Amino acid sequence: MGNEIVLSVSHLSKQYRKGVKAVDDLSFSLKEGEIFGLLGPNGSGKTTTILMLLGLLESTEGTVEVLGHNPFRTPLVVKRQVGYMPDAIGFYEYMTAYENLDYTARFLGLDANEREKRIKASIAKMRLTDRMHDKVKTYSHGMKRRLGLAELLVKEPRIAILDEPTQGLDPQSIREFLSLITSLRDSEGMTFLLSSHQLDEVQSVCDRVGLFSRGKLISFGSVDALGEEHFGKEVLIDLQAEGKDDLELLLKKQKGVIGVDRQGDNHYLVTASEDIRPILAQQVFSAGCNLTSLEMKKHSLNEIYQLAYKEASNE
Ligand SMILES: Nc1ncnc2c1ncn2[C@@H]1O[C@H](COP(=O)(O)OP(=O)(O)OP(=O)(O)O)[C@@H](O)[C@H]1O
Repeated sequence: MGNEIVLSVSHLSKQYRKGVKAVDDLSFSLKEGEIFGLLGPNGSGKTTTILMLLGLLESTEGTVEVLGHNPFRTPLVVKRQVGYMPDAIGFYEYMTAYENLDYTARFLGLDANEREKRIKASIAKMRLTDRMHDKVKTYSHGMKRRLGLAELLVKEPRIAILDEPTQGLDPQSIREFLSLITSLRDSEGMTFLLSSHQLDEVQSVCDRVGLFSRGKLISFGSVDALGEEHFGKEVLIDLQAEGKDDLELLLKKQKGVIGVDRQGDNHYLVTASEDIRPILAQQVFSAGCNLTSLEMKKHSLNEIYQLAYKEASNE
């Protein structure tokens, strides 16, 4: 992740005519080459925020700056460098994938050679080369999402904004899609903003996340930092060891152990003040037991969200 700020919003708000305050005093910024997750439940204001970032919707208050420009005042300058994949992607189903992308590429004013070069490269990056001359109606949902990303890549943007990109995908396709995003960030240095309500699925690729609730950002930072902010430095250690029935008592006596929950035969969940796995391993060996598993468990983003939401509601 670089240090250059490529996108920033300051005190951004949007009140729709019907009185709904969809976005309320939002401030954050993105660094070049980072993958940022704008995460929250349906209706929390993610799409409204994205539309303002793209200059497609005017804010009621606050400012947006994308690559040094105001997207509402100079939409074309911003549009040229920012790729957008909406949650409902529309392709011409009876045209091939290649024809669909060529149709889009013509709007960029590229000559035929450049169009062909960019389309083939984008399709290859999304691993669709062997299907590029098939009609889109024969594509699976996951392939259409990848084609959506290929369409965005034809533009060679510096920033990509993806609204609910993993919506409707099975777990395997989610993992594949997210790994494509990570590889694009690594190879092209692109900056990504992903919106999603699938917190735990998307968190794995995000450098930082913003947790959204009713138009407000209730927490912002890396997942590890948010875990620490809301749960403190406590860690959970999953330990499995065979050979002794009263291992629980022994573990409880260890310095740094806050609590031990027995999960089943030979299986314990240890809450500790810090990562004391080497000490626990030593203790298990000294007791003559056979250690079969020793893993640090992190608080999931869903758990973090629930706690952040409670804390924000109590404020
Ligand atoms: N054009 C509109 N006119 C009036 N209210 C709107 C409009 N668009 C969105 N809203 C309201 O603004 C709030 C935020 O909606 P938004 O679509 O931004 O949320 P979201 O987090 O993207 O949700 P989803 O994931 O369901 O799309 C909701 O209460 C919604 O009903």
